[in-house]
Amino acid sequence: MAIIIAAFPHAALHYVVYAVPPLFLLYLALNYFHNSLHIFPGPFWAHLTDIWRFIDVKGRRPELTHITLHRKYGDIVRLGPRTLSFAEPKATKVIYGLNKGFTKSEFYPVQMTVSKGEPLPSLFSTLDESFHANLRRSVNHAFSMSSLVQYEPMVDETTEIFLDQTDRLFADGATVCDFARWLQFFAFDVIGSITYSKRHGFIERNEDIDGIVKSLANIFDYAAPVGQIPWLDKLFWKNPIFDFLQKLGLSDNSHPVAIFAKHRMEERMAAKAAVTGTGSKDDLLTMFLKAGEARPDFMTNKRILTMAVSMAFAGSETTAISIAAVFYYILKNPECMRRVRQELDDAVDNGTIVNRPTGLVSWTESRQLPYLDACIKEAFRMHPAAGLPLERVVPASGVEISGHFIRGGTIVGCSPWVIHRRTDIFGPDADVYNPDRWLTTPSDQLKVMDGMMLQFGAGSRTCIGKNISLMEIYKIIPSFLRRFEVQLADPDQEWKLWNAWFVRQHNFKTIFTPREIVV
Ligand code: HEM
Repeated sequence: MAIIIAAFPHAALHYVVYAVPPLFLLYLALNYFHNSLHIFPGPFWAHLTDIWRFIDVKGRRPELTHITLHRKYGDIVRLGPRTLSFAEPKATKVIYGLNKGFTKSEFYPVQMTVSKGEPLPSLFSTLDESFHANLRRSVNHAFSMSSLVQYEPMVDETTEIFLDQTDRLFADGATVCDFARWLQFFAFDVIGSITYSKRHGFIERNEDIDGIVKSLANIFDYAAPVGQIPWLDKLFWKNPIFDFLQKLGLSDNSHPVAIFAKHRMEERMAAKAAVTGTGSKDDLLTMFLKAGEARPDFMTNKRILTMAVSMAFAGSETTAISIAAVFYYILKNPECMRRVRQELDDAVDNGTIVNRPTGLVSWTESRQLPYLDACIKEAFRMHPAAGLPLERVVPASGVEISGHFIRGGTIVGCSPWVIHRRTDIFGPDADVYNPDRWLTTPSDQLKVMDGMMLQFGAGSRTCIGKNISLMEIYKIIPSFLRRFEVQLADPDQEWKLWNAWFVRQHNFKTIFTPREIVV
């Protein structure tokens, strides 16, 4: 201290130098007692600074930390000076309940893309609830069950191409496939297909076209830790200087998905203007354009484009992760694999599934396979794609949650990983993959279990693409198993998880052998 003071002889600076330590202590004390959250247990440093959770998330396995902390401290854990994590079932009903006044936290806009220096709020990332309600109302029809029927042929087409390419590239009983990555290519191409009636081409070329998968992964790698201290985003990505340079056209950090979307939209507009008849396709972009025609004041072209881009952001990795989880768990549990296969073979024999030469199983057919259904649900439970608490901000008036009055402005949330491992809800073996729990649990308790599944979120911000992704999942898994024998390249291998908001899998290596389909 003496050296610093000697270096700055000016009297005012003396005061500054002496003032810094007490001010810093005061800042820590204010953090500690913020909104009276000091009464809740949690790691010591989490009471003082968000740096604790930043470091935890940067370690890429925060979901394990959260499970461990809740087992140690109970239903409420303090994760930061302003942040509480809840594990109590009733808390989920309050936090995500409709019309309770909660809004998403600043974690979400960190994932917002920027175009020409302007952030583009999407259905997923916006904090403005009335904007959200308006947008959701405008596009809801595009995700309804009746619209889904028109997307199924596109999913079928991409699934068939995926199966044929798997056959060509990998299915010789020896070639090792990076299955998690291969499924990412599938999920990205399905989204491209149902959004624009045009695949990106990942499957055909077996490569990350334009680095789309990598650049999306980079965004989530960045957003997960930075979202714990969201103001950092204003320094690193949404920096006003970068924004200004973008506005001047001196820099352009448009995401390749946004560039792809822009081209598709321009093609569509041109086709429409030329009245060629190719302007109208049964895809999501058509539905968004129709929403634009119905409400031109609100659904501007920019919003339509943002909506199309957000399909890839929210719907590709999440779906690929969920499909990979189902395959991994049934491969790790050979008895489950045997039963799924048996159920499939029986269903073909008794006509529940049409015996197509492609091996394709329709969504309607696969929903009649209870054991497959249990395996998929159990994979969702063990490995929900979202690996962090789904953060919300308590409305200004404050709210009672889990028997405590929580003041306005506090960030609260439940992690699907924590809730899905509750032994009082899912049984004493909640840490184990056991599809039978979905088949043998009494119906009352089954209802409770279903109500506590958070893989698609909950409340007004629940996943709008849920049915699209279920259609993909319930189609690709049985179809793939009809076409191929699947083995782990090394049966003792464990996958490696990487939680970057969505919990990606690495080191999931498989070998495929073709199965004969006798029609
Ligand atoms: C298995 C696959 C999927 C999983 C696990 C999943 C999971 C989720 C979760 C957990 C949320 C809520 C996030 C939160 O509250 O913080 C969400 C929201 C959302 N999802 Fe999905 N999702 C999947 C597939 C899709 C697909 C295929 C699409 C688009 C076609 C999509 C589009 C969206 C959108 C736009 C939102 C924001 C909804 C809103 O705030 O109104 N998702 N998803």
